Amino acid sequence: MARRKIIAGNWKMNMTPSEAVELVNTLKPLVANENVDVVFCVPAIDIVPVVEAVKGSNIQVGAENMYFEEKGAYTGEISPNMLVDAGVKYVILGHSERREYFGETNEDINKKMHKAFEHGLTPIMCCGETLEQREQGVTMDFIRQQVKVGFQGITAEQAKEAVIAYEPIWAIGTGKTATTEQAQEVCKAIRECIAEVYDEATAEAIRIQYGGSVNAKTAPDLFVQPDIDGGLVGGAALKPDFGSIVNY
Ligand SMILES: O=C(CO)COP(=O)(O)O
Repeated sequence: MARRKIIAGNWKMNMTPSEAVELVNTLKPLVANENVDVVFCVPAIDIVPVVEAVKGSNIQVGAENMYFEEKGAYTGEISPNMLVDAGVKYVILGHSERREYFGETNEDINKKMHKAFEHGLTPIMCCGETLEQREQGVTMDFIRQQVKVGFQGITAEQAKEAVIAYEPIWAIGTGKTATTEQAQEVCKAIRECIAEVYDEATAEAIRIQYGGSVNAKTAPDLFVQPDIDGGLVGGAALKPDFGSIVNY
């Protein structure tokens, strides 16, 4: 069975609550494509108004992060249960910016993966190499480690529902999209890694996105690659361009 494409925006630390509602209202008619899953991953403070603003549309709401504890003395953190109660369906885990600026490790991300599934949230787990790693030829070693540790203890049934976003760090926010060949090559290798860890059926089911300077021009070629099941879009998700990307 063909995998359904999933095209998600990662708003990062952009949009105040009122700006967020305005943006949703602008994008809503532009992203009305029933043939793909459309997800807006928004800052925590925007979740409640965005869930309200997308009502009646095809847009689903995601968070950009969450903590792996249920509740308690973790000042500033957001629990899985809070996200679910607010109407969130997806959660980005282990974005390279969280790894780099907030010290998130593969082990932290694995704990979050377990919590996401426990609460019925679909994780979008990010992985990807630095330019230095690519030049040293260790891209796949690094990504395999991120995927293997990230999925430790996750069942095949759960993994089938997961989303992996391949985001080469050198392509994020740089305007330098990976070539379709580069993106396809790594997404294929990630699928092979899932087949090794689980089985062919799980590898066939799991959805793998590409992220890193996706725009209306680069999206069509990327999204038709056999192992690329959509995109995780940063900057272009904040503009009407996102409509063209969703309707690639
Ligand atoms: O990090 C990204 C999405 O998570 C990609 O960001 P850009 O699309 O702005 O490069």
